[in-house]
Amino acid sequence: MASGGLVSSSTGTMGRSLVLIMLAVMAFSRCIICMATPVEERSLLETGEFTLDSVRQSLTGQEDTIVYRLIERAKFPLNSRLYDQKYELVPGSPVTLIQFLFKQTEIVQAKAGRYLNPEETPFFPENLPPSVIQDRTYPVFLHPPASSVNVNNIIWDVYFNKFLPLLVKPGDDGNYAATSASDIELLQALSRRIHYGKFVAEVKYREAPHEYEPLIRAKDRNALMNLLTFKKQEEMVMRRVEKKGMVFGQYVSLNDTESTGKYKIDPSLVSQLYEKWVMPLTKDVEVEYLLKRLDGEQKQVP
Ligand SMILES: O=C(O)C(=O)C[C@]1(C(=O)O)C=C[C@@H](O)C=C1
Repeated sequence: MASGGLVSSSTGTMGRSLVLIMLAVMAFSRCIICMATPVEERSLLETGEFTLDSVRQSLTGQEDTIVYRLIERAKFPLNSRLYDQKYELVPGSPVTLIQFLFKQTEIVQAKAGRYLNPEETPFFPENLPPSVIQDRTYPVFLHPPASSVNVNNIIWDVYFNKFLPLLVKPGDDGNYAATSASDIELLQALSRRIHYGKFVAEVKYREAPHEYEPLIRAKDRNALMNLLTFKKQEEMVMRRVEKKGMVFGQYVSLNDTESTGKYKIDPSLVSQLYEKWVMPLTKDVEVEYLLKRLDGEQKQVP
């Protein structure tokens, strides 16, 4: 009995230990998955949780991508021949090399379904080919008549004419393919972030339609801009992106005491980018979207 009791109690202990080990392994692997896919990196179209908090969380995750891509682009000098048509790098065509490469990239990515995703907005929307992937569908969250807002021509102009010369060193290293790939990825990340203004606007509208509707009907852009602006939120974003510029852009040394105090990109340039262009353009997208928010809807009879 005694030994039987001992056996059964040790079997029970072993069984419990086994269960505990299994639970620990499960928790650990979930933890690894959590680390691999941070919450804010998940597309809201997958989670379907559209709230002001969740949309802001997505914007926070997108900051990481933008800062990494800024660091990547800053590894190359300006390479201005890419952007100047006078060099005729695309023989027989009136476009710059970057326009040519960007358009070709969008054509390939359209075939893979990139622009079926409402979070993506093409820079060259004319005559894009259909997706070869037919069965990929996305939930409809945006108001269809308003979802086509596209400010990529402004993003393009600001990026090449105002921002890029501040980010990179002058000069030409002839690395045009790698430089243009870096420009394209950075511009796509900026465009995605700025056009997320559509999702922010939709959430804000759904939370307070009674506040937005009269201003939309009156086409009062200034009042809409005031209503959707949160200065404190903007200040927080600017401080956070500057910090990300420092943390992601530091030179890593195995010697802990060695700190150069230098960064791969100027962190204050990241907050400047957000203050002068990213947030104002996001708000312009929000206003443009809202102005179309009632299109195609029946006016409510009081
Ligand atoms: O978070 C919001 O409410 C937004 O509309 C986004 C955003 C931004 O671009 O980060 C834009 C406008 C607001 O004033 C604050 C922040």
